[in-house]
Amino acid sequence: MTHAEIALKADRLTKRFGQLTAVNQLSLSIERGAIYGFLGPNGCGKSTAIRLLTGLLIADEGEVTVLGQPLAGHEEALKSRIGYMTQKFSLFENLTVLENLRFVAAIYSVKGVQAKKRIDELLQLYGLSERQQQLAGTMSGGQKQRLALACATIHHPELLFLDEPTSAVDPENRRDFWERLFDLSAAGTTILVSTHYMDEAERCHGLAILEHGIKRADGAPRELMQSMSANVVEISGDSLRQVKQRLSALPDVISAAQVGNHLRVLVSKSVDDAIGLLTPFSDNYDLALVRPSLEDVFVSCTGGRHVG
Ligand SMILES: Nc1ncnc2c1ncn2[C@@H]1O[C@H](COP(=O)(O)OP(=O)(O)OP(=O)(O)O)[C@@H](O)[C@H]1O
Repeated sequence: MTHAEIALKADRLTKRFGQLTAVNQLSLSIERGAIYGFLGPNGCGKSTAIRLLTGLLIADEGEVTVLGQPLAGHEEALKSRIGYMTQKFSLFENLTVLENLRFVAAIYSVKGVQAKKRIDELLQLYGLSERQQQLAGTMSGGQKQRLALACATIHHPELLFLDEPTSAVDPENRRDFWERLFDLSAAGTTILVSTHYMDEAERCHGLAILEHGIKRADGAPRELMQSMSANVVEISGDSLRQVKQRLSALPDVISAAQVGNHLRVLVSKSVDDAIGLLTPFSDNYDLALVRPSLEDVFVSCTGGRHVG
């Protein structure tokens, strides 16, 4: 069996800002060509972790290996092999589409005929050929996002970092964007993407759930769902708000949240019979054990602290 090539590795990476530890002993390993996600709420350290992994920020502790080379001391050399799309659109709004692409090409020393060829290719690939002369600032969210991706990949990076790339686009454009990410992944590009959307995280090959800078779980979304430390019980009936209050007070209930006409209750796996535990507090209701979702995994990893 051949070992998969590791494109990005971090070992106990730590970054402090004064009293705050924004990234705390983060270790991870991402195979070449994989799409790996950072899932977590605002402020959990996703952007800081990405900055550490790109070499834009220096870690207080820990090591990063990028494309087989230690990052420390090789930041400049590795720059040409890495692409980075920041949280806000990394575009000049008062430049045209073409000017934005030419500018980024120049930064990455893609020159002359090669630059023209690459820009034409990207304009075509991302459906922007008709808009080359349009000011970037006047385009829709989805178009801006496609241009930002074109800019981030102009130099054919082997490793691409995307920090919450779809926070400003609608579901249809998000879907289209992810299809493009899978095209890049199929061509061998390794992608690290941060998100706070569950559906987006579920598309990743691998995933780290972050909270307060700490990695709470790591694995393929399906594995995480299978190995979750809680059972999920769905309760249906009337007056669910009162039931929710009663159940939330039980020590073995990690969380209870209403989803439409159901209450979704996470019960610690240390309880053998989750339905038996809940039944006395939810008389005349229908209770059923259901399959966990990624959101359930997230809630169980973070102790239900991020849901109302
Ligand atoms: N340069 C800095 N100086 C001080 N504190 C910082 C700095 N950068 C980030 N932080 C703090 O570190 C924590 C993690 O921030 P970070 O931006 O990495 O989180 P995030 O998960 O990317 O959140 P968001 O999705 O809101 O950007 C936050 O509490 C933030 O205020």
